[in-house]
Amino acid sequence: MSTEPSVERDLDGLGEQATDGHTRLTDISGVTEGRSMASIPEYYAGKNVLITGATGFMGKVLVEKLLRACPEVRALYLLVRPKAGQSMEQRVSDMMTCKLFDRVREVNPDFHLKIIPISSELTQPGLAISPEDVEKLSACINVVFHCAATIRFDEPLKHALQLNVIATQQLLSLAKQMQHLEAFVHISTAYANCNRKHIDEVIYPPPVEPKKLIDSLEWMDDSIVRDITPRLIGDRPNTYTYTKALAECVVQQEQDKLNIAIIRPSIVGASWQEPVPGWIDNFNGPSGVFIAAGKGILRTMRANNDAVADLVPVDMVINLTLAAGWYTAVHRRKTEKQKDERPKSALVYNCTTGGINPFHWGQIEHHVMSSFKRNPLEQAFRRPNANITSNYLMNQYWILVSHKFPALIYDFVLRLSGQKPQMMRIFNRLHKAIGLLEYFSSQDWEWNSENMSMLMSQLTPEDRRTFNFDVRQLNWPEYIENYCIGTKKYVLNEDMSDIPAARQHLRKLRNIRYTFNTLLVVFIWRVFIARSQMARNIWYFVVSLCFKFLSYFRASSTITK
Ligand SMILES: CCCCCCCC/C=C\CCCCCCCC(=O)SCCNC(=O)CCNC(=O)[C@H](O)C(C)(C)COP(=O)(O)OP(=O)(O)OC[C@H]1O[C@@H](n2cnc3c(N)ncnc32)[C@H](O)[C@@H]1OP(=O)(O)O
Ligand SMILES: NC(=O)C1=CN([C@@H]2O[C@H](COP(=O)(O)OP(=O)(O)OC[C@H]3O[C@@H](n4cnc5c(N)ncnc54)[C@H](OP(=O)(O)O)[C@@H]3O)[C@@H](O)[C@H]2O)C=CC1
Repeated sequence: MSTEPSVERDLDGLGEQATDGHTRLTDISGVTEGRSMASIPEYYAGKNVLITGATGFMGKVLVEKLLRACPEVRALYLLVRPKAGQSMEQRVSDMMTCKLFDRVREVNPDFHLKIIPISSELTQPGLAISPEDVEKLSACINVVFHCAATIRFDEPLKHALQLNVIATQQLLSLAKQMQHLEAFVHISTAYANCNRKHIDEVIYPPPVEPKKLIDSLEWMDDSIVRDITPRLIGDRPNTYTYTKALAECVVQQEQDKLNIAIIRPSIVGASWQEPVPGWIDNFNGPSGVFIAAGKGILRTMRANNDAVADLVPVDMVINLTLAAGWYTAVHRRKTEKQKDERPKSALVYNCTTGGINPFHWGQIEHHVMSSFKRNPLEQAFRRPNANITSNYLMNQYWILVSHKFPALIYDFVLRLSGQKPQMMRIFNRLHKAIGLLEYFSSQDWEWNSENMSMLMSQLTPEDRRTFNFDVRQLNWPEYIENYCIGTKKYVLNEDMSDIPAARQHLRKLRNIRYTFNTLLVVFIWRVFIARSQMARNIWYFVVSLCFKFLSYFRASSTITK
C-alpha cells in the first residue's frame, strides 16, 4: 500500500485534491468572489473568537493583532489555566498590561472589555471547562484558533501526547458542538514531518494511528513509556515533532465535519514590524542562542553555515493565521449557499521563508555577532564572538577551550572570593539546550508554500497591507538587527540608554583578554622555554629572524623615500 499522498486535479477547479483527500489551493477561479466578499476586518466584525494558548508567545500576538486590526470583533474567549499561584483572571489581566499591548491600548483603552477568560486545563478530561462555559461557548463561538501546545523538545511522551494530541481531540469535540462555528484553525509546525526532506501542503500518514497509541500508553508505566519512546518516535528528533504530526492526523479525521485550516510555521522568531519591530518574549528556538552568544557565553555551536535558516517573524505567521481563518469561513459559507454536500478538505499552509527568501545560518551568525557588537547586552561574560561549525570534532575542541576552560577559571575565581560557583552549571544547561536544537540547524528542508502565496492573492490590497505575510519583503540584516535589539529590550528588559556602559564593559573585557594572553605567553615561557636550552635557542632564532625582517623592512622603506 502506498502511503505517499500524490496530487491530482480537483474537478471543481477549487484546488488540487491529494489522494489522501487533502486540498491544495492552486486555482483561484472558483473563489474569485473572495474579492467582492467581506474584507478580513469586516468578516471578524461581530464574531466571537475562541483562542487556546493565548498566554503563549504566538497567542499573545494573535490576541493583540485581532483587537487592533479587527476592532469590531465582538469578543475573544481565551482558554486559560491558573498557574504559579495566579488565577486565570489575574494572568490575563497581567498579560494585557504587557508592552505588546501598548499600541492597541492607545487606540482603544477599553480593549480589555472584549476579552473573556475561560478557565481550562487542557490536560484534564473535557478540558476542565465548566458545563455553563461549555454551553456558552457552544452557543456563541464562530472561529477557533488552537495555539496551545507543549513546545519543549524534552517533554515526556505521555505529557506531549496528552497536550498536543488528546487536548486537540477534545477541542475538536467541543468545536463540533458549536452551533455557529465557521472555521477551526489549528497551529501545527513545519517540522511535524521533519523526517522528510520535501514537505508538501498535505497531511502525511501518521507514524502510528493516534487512537491506538493513546490506548496503549494509557496503561503503561512512565518508565516503560520512557524506554520505548526512541523506538516510537523513530526518525523524528523529539516527542514534540512526533506528537504534532499525530495532532495533524487527529484534525484530519474531523475535516468532513468542520471547516479546518492547518498553519505550519517553521522557526517563529521576533516580530518583523508589528506591533513593534523585534518583539519577542522567550528563549525558545534561536532566541536563547542569540542571547547566549550576545552575552559572550556561547562561543561555538554545531550548525551548517550553508543550510537555510527557515525563520519566520511572528507577526507574519499571525497575519497568515487570521487570513486563513477568514478564508476558511468565507469559503464554507459559499458552499453552504450552493448546497454543496461535498466535505471540504482541510487546507494546509506551510508558513516558511526558505523557498521564497532564503537566508542561511552562516549569514545569521555574522549578523547576530555584528549586531551585538554594535548594541551590546549588559554585563557580558566575554566579548560576543560565536562561530558555528558543522565539524563535530572542531566543535568539541572549541567547547573545551572556549566554554569549559573559561568556566573553570571563572568558577575558581568565584570560589576564591567565597561565592558559589555557577558558570559550569550554566554551560551544562546551555549544552543541553543547543544539543536539542542542532538537529534543526545542521540540515535543511524544502517546503512547498503555494497555499500561502495563493491566499495572499485572495486578499484585497488593503488587507494585504494590514495582514502582510509577504516574506519576500523581509530584509534579513535589518530583521536580525531588530531581533537582537528585541531580545535585549523585551526578553532581558535591558535599557537602551545603557548601551554606552555596555560598550565600555566590552572594552574592559578586551583589555582583560589582552592581559590574560600576555600572562599566558609569559607563563609558557617561564615553564617550558626558559628551562630548556634547545627551546631557548629556537626562541632566540625566531626572535632574531623577526628582528632582521623588521630592520630590513625599515631600511628598504627609508631608501624608497
Ligand atoms: C550566533 C548565532 C548562531 C545561530 C545558530 C543557530 C541557532 C538556532 C538553532 C536552531 C533553532 C531551531 C529550532 C527549531 C524549532 C522548531 C520550531 C517549533 O516548531 S517549536 C519552538 C521550538 N521549541 C523550543 O525551542 C523549545 C526548546 N526548549 C526546550 O525544550 C527546553 O526549554 C530546554 C530542554 C532547552 C531547557 O529545559 P530546562 O528544563 O533545562 O529549562 P527550562 O525550564 O525550559 O528553562 C529554565 C530557564 O532557562 C531559560 N532558558 C530556556 N531555554 C534557554 C536557552 N536556550 N538559552 C538560555 N536560557 C534558556 C528559561 O527562560 C528559564 O529561565 P527562568 O528559570 O524562568 O528564569
Ligand atoms: N514558537 C515556535 O517557534 C513555533 C511554534 N509553533 C506552534 O505554535 C503554537 C504556539 O507556540 P508558542 O506560542 O511558541 O508556544 P508557548 O509555549 O509560548 O505557548 C504555549 C501556550 O499553550 C498553553 N498551554 C500549555 N499547556 C497548557 C495546558 N495544560 N492547559 C492550558 N493551556 C496550556 C500555554 O499556557 P500557559 O501560559 O498556561 O503555560 C501557552 O499559552 C504551538 O502549537 C506550537 O506548536 C509552530 C512552529 C514554531
